[in-house]
Amino acid sequence: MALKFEQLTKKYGKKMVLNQIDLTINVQPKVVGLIGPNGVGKSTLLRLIAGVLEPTEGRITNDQVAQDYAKWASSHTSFIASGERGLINRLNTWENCQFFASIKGVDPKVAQKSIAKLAAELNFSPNMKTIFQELSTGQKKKAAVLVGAAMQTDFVLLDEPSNGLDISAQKDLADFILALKNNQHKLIFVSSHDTQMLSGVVDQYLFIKDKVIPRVVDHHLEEADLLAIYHNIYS
Ligand SMILES: Nc1ncnc2c1ncn2[C@@H]1O[C@H](COP(=O)(O)OP(=O)(O)OP(=O)(O)O)[C@@H](O)[C@H]1O
Repeated sequence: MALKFEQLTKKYGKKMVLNQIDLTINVQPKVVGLIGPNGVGKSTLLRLIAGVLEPTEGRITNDQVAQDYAKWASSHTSFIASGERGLINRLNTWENCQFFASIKGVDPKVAQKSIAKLAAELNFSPNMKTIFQELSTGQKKKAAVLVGAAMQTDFVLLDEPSNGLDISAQKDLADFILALKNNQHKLIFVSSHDTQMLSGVVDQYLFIKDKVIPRVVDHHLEEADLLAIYHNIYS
């Protein structure tokens, strides 16, 4: 399957954020990183892919849907906002996973099995019964990724998943995201400023600048190479 942006344009009122982007992304297990300074449109692009926002002009398509992508995306993508805003504080991770899986229409028995498997694969089982608000910041980030995976969607969209983590927690989260790709075979989109985390997980980089994507890098980058490209594009 391929995900296609065709003349993809997003304005908020009169403010143009993304302008006539044409791009094809192969749908396979990989991590796609959305890169760029504050306000360049990374979250906006994630929200368009999640179907939470509709394009102002142009469209997103894939091999399964040419019309009404947003409707398709509502059941085939999971969007995890920065700061885990969407998760429910008074529920534990197990319950959060079940709740969000049910929203996506996953059969409760199937969800139960797959959540247990996911938690084990990601070494998170001991934390599954802890109330979300009592988890550490790093554990909350992992729980959020786990909830994204529990929804069993084609794409998992993570908006700034490592915001506020210390270096060892960043590395842990990166391993967690890699395990999700390798064990669950997911296409994962990550928007982030965290070059260390990005260089540890990303297979394809989309650099956003001046409302378009002027550069795509289709392979892993060491952090120093990522920083060099970043400065070259944005300085
Ligand atoms: N709902 C909205 N209404 C109006 N303007 C918006 C809205 N959401 C985002 N914007 C504006 O659109 C632009 C792109 O925002 P977006 O959040 O997509 O950028 P970003 O690259 O994710 O930024 P950051 O790295 O700071 O998270 C910004 O100028 C922002 O102020």
